[in-house]
Amino acid sequence: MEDACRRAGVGRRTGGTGTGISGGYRRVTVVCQAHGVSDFDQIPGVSIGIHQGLEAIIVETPQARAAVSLFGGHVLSFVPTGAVDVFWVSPLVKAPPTPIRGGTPVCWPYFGKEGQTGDVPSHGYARTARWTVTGGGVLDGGDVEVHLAPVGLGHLDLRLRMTLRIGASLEQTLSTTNPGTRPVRLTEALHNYFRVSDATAVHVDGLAGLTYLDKFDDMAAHEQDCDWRLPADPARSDRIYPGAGGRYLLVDPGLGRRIEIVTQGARSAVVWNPGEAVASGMADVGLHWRGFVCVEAANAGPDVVEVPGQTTHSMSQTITVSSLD
Ligand SMILES: O=P(O)(O)OC[C@H]1O[C@H](O)[C@H](O)[C@@H](O)[C@@H]1O
Repeated sequence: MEDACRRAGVGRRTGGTGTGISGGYRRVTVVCQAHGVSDFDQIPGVSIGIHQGLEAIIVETPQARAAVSLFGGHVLSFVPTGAVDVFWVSPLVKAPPTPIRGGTPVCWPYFGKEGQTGDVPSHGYARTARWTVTGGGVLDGGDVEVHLAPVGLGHLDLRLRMTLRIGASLEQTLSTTNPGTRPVRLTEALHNYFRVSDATAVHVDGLAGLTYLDKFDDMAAHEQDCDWRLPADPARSDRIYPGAGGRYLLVDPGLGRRIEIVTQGARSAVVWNPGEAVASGMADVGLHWRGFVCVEAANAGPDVVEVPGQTTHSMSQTITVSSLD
């Protein structure tokens, strides 16, 4: 069974794909200033600190601790009490304005460069924007909610807000508002880098039976016959699963835990690990590629979202850790 699934993880090619993705974003220079500081320290349990060398707001609740960088509105860390960090941040992470390699990059208002022309940044503008805390507070039961928004993206025709709820679970919601009158199309992702014992020794439930588009095979469509596992040779994965079910379990026997990802408003899942050869060419991954698997909540590939004028579209994920014991 193990061998069958591992073989199936390589995938059966089922045909080509046409990904009619939104385009038309202009090249924009986003000025990445130092971290903006608002009055977030008025929220009980929220302070400023450092996580893995990166300036961050630190959120402490009775059930968890989290770190969020205001460069990118980027969750860096989520540690339920007594647990190992859910997220991986590269030991080779670069300073801003290089996008942070790890945690949860916010990919918005497009994923990758799908459909984009010209010299635009990979994964859009939000992950290299400066963000500010716009509100928040302590909820009944002690969870802390933090509201954030990017600064300096007013030239785009969509507006973004993010809500984080930190407690036993991490809830993260991206809300995209179209303030205009004409529909606007977007793709997006919460690009989670989950910390794992070894990317070659974990699996992801919740994807079997789906078709995926393989970026390592010119976006050809393949069938995912069994749970996702990193293929044996070459050991790498860059897959978009359109029309995915919205509940995925990253099972890690080495760390003795499963990470549950439940999504809403996210029609796609993406599973990425570059593997050894590609990682060797990435200055901020290198030899550390085994330490993470990205399981991403997304609207990507053909799952383009059209936001009518004067409406708001939301995409959210809830991440919960449990022991395999
Ligand atoms: O290097 P980045 O721009 O951060 O992108 C890292 C990765 O993100 C996603 O998972 C994409 O599917 C990959 O194709 C891409 O390589």
